[in-house]
Amino acid sequence: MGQVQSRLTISPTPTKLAWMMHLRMLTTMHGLCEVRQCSKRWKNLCPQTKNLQKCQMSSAGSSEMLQVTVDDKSGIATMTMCRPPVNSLNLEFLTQINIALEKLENSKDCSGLIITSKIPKIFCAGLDIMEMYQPNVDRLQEFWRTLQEMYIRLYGSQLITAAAINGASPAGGCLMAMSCDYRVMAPGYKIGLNETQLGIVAPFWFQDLIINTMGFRQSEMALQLGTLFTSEEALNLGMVDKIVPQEQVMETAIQEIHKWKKIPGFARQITKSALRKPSIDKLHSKREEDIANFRDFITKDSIQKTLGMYIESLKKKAK
Ligand SMILES: CCCCC/C=C\CCC/C=C/CC(=O)SCCNC(=O)CCNC(=O)[C@H](O)C(C)(C)COP(=O)(O)OP(=O)(O)OC[C@H]1O[C@@H](n2cnc3c(N)ncnc32)[C@H](O)[C@@H]1OP(=O)(O)O
Repeated sequence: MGQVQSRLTISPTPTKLAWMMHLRMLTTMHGLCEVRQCSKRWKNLCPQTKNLQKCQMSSAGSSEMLQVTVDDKSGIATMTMCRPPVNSLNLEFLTQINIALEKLENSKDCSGLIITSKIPKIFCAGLDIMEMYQPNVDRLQEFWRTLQEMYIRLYGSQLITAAAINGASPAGGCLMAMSCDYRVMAPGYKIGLNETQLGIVAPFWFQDLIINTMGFRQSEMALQLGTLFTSEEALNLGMVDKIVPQEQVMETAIQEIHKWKKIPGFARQITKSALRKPSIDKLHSKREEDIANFRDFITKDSIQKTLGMYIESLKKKAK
């Protein structure tokens, strides 16, 4: 019974059409022809392999930024981020993640998803700051739309989702982790929404997500102070659900998904959807306004100056 998963498939609605057009436009704008080819290759490959299905999606010039495997016995997919140096989320990387999420969501063989990182000590450094510094405005808007898409897909996923947080997870990395159903983290790393520390503002849907995860009072303090929590603090606040030694993070995520799989899928999915739909609907209804706010905010001279100084501080630290 636990294995019967009714999944909402993406039907050819105007939203899906818009998404396909969006992807097509991106491939044209940014030379992502390989993403398209690889997503085709994914479709062709998976039914042919026997046990472990492996899919590697790469964009022009950078191979294996995202590795997706589906264990065909358990139906658990693993999405492993590998975009050196710190898995920062740029437009192309986000697009690959969205394509993979769509494919997994539509795959009848997949019931669970684990997101993790191949880069030692880093889960995900959040948004690629270079996307926001001295930007091309069209690309900046596409970038934000693609991030919104990732959140909508991941937070709204019918799959059982777990973040295996095996490294630092600030800002957008924390967003990604909190969009999952379950978070297991290794000790000794930092996680949180630190936007204010950079002089920028976490938008309303980041705020809603952290409030949904750990309650209003702790979230308002965390958001205003831009606190990056240690793994242990995050556990105490309910931002993460479990801490285990680094080498057990993946196995723990797998075990947790097995536990969730014992619950009748349809009941679990309807419950998840009822709980998360209001936040997702809110973003849907304010999507264009949110993109315009982001664009207007980021392109302010004062914000550009602050971002420039932040980039310099990161570079100095790296030396
Ligand atoms: C009023 C209406 C408002 C409407 C909305 C408007 C608002 C905007 C909201 C925008 C939301 C943004 C969310 C984000 O995700 S912003 C990004 C935040 N991320 C961070 O602050 C992380 C910064 N990075 C770090 O803290 C560390 O790098 C680390 C991840 C902890 C890893 O540390 P370490 O291993 O020591 O590595 P280095 O620090 O030496 O970095 C190596 C290398 O990587 C570059 N880098 C790091 N982070 C990023 C990044 N996020 N983007 C791009 N590049 C990054 C770093 O500069 C080094 O590069 P070099 O080797 O070339 O110097």
